[in-house]
Amino acid sequence: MTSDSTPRLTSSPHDAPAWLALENGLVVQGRSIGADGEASGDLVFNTAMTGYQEILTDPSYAGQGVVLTYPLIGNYGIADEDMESGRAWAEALVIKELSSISSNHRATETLDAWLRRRGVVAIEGVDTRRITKAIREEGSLRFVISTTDSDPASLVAKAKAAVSTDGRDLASEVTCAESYSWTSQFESSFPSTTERWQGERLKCVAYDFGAKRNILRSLVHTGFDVTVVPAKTSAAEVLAMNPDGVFLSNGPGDPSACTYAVEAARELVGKTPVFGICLGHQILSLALGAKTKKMAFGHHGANHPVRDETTGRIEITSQNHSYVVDESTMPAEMVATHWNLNDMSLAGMKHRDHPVFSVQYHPEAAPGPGDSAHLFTRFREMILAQVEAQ
Ligand SMILES: NC(=O)CC[C@H](N)C(=O)O
Repeated sequence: MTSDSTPRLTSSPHDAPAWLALENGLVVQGRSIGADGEASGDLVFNTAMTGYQEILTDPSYAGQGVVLTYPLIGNYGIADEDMESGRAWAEALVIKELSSISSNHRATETLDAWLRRRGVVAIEGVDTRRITKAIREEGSLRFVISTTDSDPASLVAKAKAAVSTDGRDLASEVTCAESYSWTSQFESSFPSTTERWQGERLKCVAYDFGAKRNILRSLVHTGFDVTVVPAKTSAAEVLAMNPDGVFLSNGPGDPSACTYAVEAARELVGKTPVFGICLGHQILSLALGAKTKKMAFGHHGANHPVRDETTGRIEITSQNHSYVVDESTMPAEMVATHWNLNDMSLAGMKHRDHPVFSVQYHPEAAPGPGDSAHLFTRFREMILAQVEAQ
């Protein structure tokens, strides 16, 4: 609902054409709503109804363009506090319709102005259902979007030549240059589903493979003093910092290509409590001896049901991954703790003997529901239980 005092930002008219081509030969024309130029990579669809800014700024989308299945996008604009990193990481955006107005007291800019300022190539006015169906039926497809090339044969050739994320270590490209301490809690005016921790604080070293800010905020909110370290920091360096626990973040690209991180995780297990999210979960699983594989079209959305086998509870979760741990390759010391109820793929695991657990989805949400926010508390309690047992 808007009142006269609710600011309204208006998008500029979009008359310039843009073209989208997929490697399967589909070419569609729409209107450019972002930067001029060309962008390419793997195209994934995200089914979340809100959260376009968090999606575009999530470093896990490096190497991927995003089709949003929700048909009207941009209606609440862009707000500084909704950034999940310092910049846009998704290669491109594909939507059905850009809202001509942004109506939101928190907004500082319209989506299209922000896309242009951030250099993101984006297209509206295309049949996103048709594109999503193509990805669902044929699996992940490489794409190109161009504001300069209208020749179908040339566009399809560019889509076929696009670089997919397979075999690519992108975590080392998106990580921070140096370590730093992260101190902010939730900036958003929306309340958290968990209480802010008031007692004694624990020390957490967080590996940045492309960490989303809401994960770091969630750790601080749950009572951790957080030091973020670059992706290639060795386990020895991390252990020398004497943390109470280590966190492995989400991130882009193919987990099996992050060999340095798998090596570090292998050395950390058994020496310190470890919690991993998404890419962090995949890296931890690889370190324990399991294998990862590419999914047909992945999980990118904000309403995936997951069953937590340790509690029997079902949570609605936020997800964003194209690779998954192959449960048939899990060694005996890896215990499956969570399943995605849409396709019964592995959604979480713990170590049989050591204080180590991880989830394939996003308890920090942003976007998405807060059902799983308690997992940060589980990390805290796992550390304290281990201290007591010693
Ligand atoms: N959000 C993430 O951490 C994604 C992990 C990995 N890049 C994948 O696509 O599966």
